[in-house]
Amino acid sequence: MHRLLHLEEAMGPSVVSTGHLPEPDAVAGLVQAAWERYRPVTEGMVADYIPALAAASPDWFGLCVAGINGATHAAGEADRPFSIQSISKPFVFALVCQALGGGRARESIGVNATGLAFNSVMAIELNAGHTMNPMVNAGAIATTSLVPGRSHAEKWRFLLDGLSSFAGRSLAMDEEVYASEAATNQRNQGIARLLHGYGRMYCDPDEATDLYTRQCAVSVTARDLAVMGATLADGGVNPVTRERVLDADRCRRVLAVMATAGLYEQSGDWLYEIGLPGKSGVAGGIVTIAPGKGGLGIFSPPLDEAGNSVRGQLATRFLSERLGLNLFASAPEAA
Ligand SMILES: NC(=O)CC[C@H](N)C(=O)O
Repeated sequence: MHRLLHLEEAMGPSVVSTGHLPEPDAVAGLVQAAWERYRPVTEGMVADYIPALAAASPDWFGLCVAGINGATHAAGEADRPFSIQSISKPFVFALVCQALGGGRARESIGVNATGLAFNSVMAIELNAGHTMNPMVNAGAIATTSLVPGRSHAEKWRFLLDGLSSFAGRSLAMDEEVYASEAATNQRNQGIARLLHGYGRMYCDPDEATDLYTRQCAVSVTARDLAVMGATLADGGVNPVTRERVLDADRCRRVLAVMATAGLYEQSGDWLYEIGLPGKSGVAGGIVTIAPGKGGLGIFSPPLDEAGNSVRGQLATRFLSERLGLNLFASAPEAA
């Protein structure tokens, strides 16, 4: 958890959750206020272990809230594209659950928190060769290895079409980010081969790593993330296109695994501060879901030591509190 979240304690009163988002003008005003409040933050480092990501400006900052009625409220650079990275994980897990059934996905992958870093090899060894959670690399690559299709091209089409359905528009892969990560992802190749050795890879390990690297290089904006999040907030129906992307009973399972490990080893702190399922990526995106209300997408490249966007965490907490989104907050009925 970024230390600024500990420092910035008193932010004014938290609003207690009601059944819906506040009025549109209030949401728009708070989105703008979050952007202004956290734009001056200079903490965090832009990721550089994927060489193409190092070119990002630390100043980029955009955010967007999408309601389950499809209305969006944005501030800053909400339409600047960046690679989705690990935020693809919950959505691909969702697509695989939809295709194969949640039971099969759970047996093959696992749904418990790892408590370990996103690229941990130890997590595999500590769990008798079993992956723990689809939100960290081992479980995510195993999830991608379950994608249906007779060829690499068919599997890639399944992934790209599925992610596009969540966003409500045709997404494309950033070729530069893909090439850059494909040339430097020996660690993920190692994870896939280790899992293969344990009988926990469900297609060729190199093919799974390649598909996973491609899904991570899909280009999105903060506005896309908000709509993708709102689809999960809306029981699996995209609020803009009205397409059902995911069955409601699978949707709630996806949100559960996001809550357990969406911010890697900081997921407990995240839940404690923000009280909502969320998922971060190393390009600086974070998607957060307020079930029955909407989705929040943020983009700001500087990351803390766990690889989570610093401004993203601060702005999400601000909006969770001011919009009354925390799932654990309730006011006593009998006062
Ligand atoms: N945390 C992330 O966003 C990591 C995604 C990145 N593609 C990787 O596998 O290393």
